[in-house]
Amino acid sequence: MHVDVVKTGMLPSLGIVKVLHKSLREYPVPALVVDPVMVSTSGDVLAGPSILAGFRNELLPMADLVTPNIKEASVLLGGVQLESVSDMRSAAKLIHDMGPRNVLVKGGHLPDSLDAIDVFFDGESFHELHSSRIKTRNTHGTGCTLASCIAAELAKGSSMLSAVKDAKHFIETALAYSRDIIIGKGAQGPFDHHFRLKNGQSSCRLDRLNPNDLLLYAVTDSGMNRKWGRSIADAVKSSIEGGATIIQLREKDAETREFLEAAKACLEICRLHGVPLLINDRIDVALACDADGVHVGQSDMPAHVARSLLGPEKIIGVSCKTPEQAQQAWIDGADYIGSGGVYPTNTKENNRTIGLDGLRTVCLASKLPVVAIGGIGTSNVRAVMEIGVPNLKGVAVVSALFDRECVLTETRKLHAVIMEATSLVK
Ligand SMILES: Cc1ncc(COP(=O)(O)OP(=O)(O)O)c(N)n1
Ligand SMILES: Cc1ncsc1CCOP(=O)(O)O
Ligand SMILES: [Mg+2]
Repeated sequence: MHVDVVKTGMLPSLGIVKVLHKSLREYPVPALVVDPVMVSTSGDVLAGPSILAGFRNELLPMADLVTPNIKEASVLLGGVQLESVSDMRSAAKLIHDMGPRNVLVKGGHLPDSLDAIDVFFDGESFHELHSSRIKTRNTHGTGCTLASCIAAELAKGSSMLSAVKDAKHFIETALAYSRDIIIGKGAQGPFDHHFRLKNGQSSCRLDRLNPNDLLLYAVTDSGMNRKWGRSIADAVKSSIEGGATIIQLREKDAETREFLEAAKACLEICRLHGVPLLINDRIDVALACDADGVHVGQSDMPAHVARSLLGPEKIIGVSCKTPEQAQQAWIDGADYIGSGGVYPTNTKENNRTIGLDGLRTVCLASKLPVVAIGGIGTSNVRAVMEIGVPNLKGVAVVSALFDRECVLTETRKLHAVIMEATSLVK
């Protein structure tokens, strides 16, 4: 049988670590995920010094990914205390020096953190992965499930970062779904791994789009990128490296063939980074390149028609300026709403500005997550993120990223301001 991925769980003796090491040398696999199960939730160290040495010397150098939680990272590093995201970054780097290709330090136990923050390090770049912290007793087995889910996504062909992001989203959604289930009498209960099978359409919605991906939504404009002498793919790559969390190709004046080729190139980059890629207006192009979804406006193809063409797995965003449009978008099977122009913009002609009040009204009427758009940049993004409605998940930006000389620098700057603003909101 051909094995695509091996994932390890608790390894209770040095003998077993050695057998595993020998077998993996004899029968190499395309990917090895090591979940270094060493510390129980109650804090007991489950692995003695000899097993620890086995992990460090034999397994970690072979691993494509190791997934310690904070306590396990601390044990691997000889007992150093990890109390902040910055400590987690340093730990990820030190563990990476032990040999694994990628490290995911899980911050679920991080004190004083409102989000569940994990730090991913691939030897070159760090990624902070945020998800909401779900208040529930049913957290038993989350680490094991996360590593298993990553392994499964890798076996399906995902890149490492993309697999990690998908797995984290699966855990967040499963925990939210299982929040109030009561099974057993322990302090912790298990969560429901099968929620996807039970919850019909609404879980599909949660599944297609991770609302946190709307945080910094980069929308391209070929005119702007041409003006600055770069390809669409180069612009997309730089924006992702700067922190963009989702991309939309909005190529109003591109020939269909040219658009399709650019979309394919961008999709490759996006998949590598685990960032969704949507196509503006053109359902045909989205289908032809197998993009992650589309964004449509009130005068484009209706969202319910787009849904029937694209099927249940693709993301659909709809532009809405009014509560009625927001309600219709939900009925039509959309996944998120783009609402604006919040401020005046030169990027879209004759676009009515709705202001912060209009944005708030749409958010309050929407069952879907919302991304704000229109005239947004570093000088006003804080005011947008601070309007105080929980379903406003981020900002979509064209000129502040792409009508600039250096997309990477501008995206980094905007990302930093958004992160600061969202931490203040919480
Ligand atoms: C995220 C996001 N929100 C709104 C829009 C605007 O879409 P639409 O109203 O269809 O206008 P065009 O972009 O097609 O000119 C968007 N593109 N993205
Ligand atoms: C496409 C779109 N829809 C509403 S405003 C807008 C343009 C946003 O561009 P910019 O970020 O340059 O103002
Ligand atoms: Mg449109």
